[in-house]
Amino acid sequence: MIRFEHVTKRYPDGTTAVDDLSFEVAEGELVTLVGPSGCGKTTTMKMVNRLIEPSSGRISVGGDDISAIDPVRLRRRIGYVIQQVGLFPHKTVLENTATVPRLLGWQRAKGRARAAELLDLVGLDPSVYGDRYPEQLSGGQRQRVGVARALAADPPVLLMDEPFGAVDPVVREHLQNEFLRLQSQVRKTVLFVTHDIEEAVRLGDRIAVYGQGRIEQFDAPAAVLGAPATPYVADFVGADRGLKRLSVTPIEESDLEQPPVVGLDDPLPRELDARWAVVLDGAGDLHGWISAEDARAKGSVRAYARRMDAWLPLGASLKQAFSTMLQHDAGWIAVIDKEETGRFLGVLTPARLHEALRRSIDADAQAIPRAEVDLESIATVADPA
Ligand SMILES: Nc1ncnc2c1ncn2[C@@H]1O[C@H](COP(=O)(O)OP(=O)(O)OP(=O)(O)O)[C@@H](O)[C@H]1O
Repeated sequence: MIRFEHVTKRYPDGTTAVDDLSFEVAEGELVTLVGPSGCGKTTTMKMVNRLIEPSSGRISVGGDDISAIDPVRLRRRIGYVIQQVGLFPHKTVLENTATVPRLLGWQRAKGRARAAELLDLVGLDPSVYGDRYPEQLSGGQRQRVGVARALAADPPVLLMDEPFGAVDPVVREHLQNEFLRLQSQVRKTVLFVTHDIEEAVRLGDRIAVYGQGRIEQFDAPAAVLGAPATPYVADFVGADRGLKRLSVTPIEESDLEQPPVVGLDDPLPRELDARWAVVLDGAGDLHGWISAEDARAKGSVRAYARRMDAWLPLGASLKQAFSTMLQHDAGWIAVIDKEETGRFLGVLTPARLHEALRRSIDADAQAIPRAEVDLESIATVADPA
């Protein structure tokens, strides 16, 4: 979908910002470009919408060589979100969001309807925020408007340059989660620049780790963490990459333990051969839990069942599991099949969490995922100089 072939950018002062870069972002894929300041990430991105022209090489979008497309027309096909969102201060949130549809000549009513839909999608109620001006929003809300605006004309391609860089870490994680949910619905082809390896790992289907003007490794997040291609990449992802793996390793059904289970409408069992039991309703859905002490009382399970706060759906990351345990001060968390149905599958304990992490590290030690990589499309690390 976005293809770089031997692209080099040399600035007039002789700086080579990007050096013979070749890679591809598949349709619907989110690729993060990550690397230290000055390594050429922004230059790479700005060449895609022709804010910067390459010195040599070819870039195509959707199969079309972009050097043959008028830059203004090209940019209307490509959503662009930057750190300083650049909202028009004198226009309302709704007008800001409808900017590109208006430029594309959409009817005013259609543009505004689309803008309202998009604001809703990024979690801003248009009836509350639509008529506000940018200065009446928080930093995180402004970033959301930026994302909504970039999506308003439904471009197939989205360029995002440190879009969540200017907000605090808590809001940032929230925006990342929202963006992932949004992306699973809209499936744009996304190039996402960040200098934060955690963000790159959380968001990217694949990650391009930049050295000076070159890609050192282009791989799935688990592979970058588990099998760094060079000492540079190992250094960049950091010594705590075991911890970072938590965020890319999903909870699997085989990780779960089966604790004692009681039915919501059963009488209390009196004896439990564990310190607690999970309470399920008639449909097998998670209701809550009782302690061994509760179980010894007389009466029904329903009268003693406590609410279960610490739960996650299957496929959530081990990091979410760990953080849910900490947040609820829980020694275990319940895992259900999907948020909508709530069928109980088992519980994850710290010991099982540790085993799951080991499993994922061992799999990578055998370098399994890296075999999947399309070597054709990658600028390799080897530098003969
Ligand atoms: N107009 C310019 N003229 C000369 N050199 C430039 C110009 N713009 C960028 N550079 C240089 O090109 C290199 C790559 O810059 P670029 O902005 O692409 O890096 P980056 O990885 O996005 O960095 P950051 O994370 O700090 O934004 C840097 O050495 C930078 O100083």
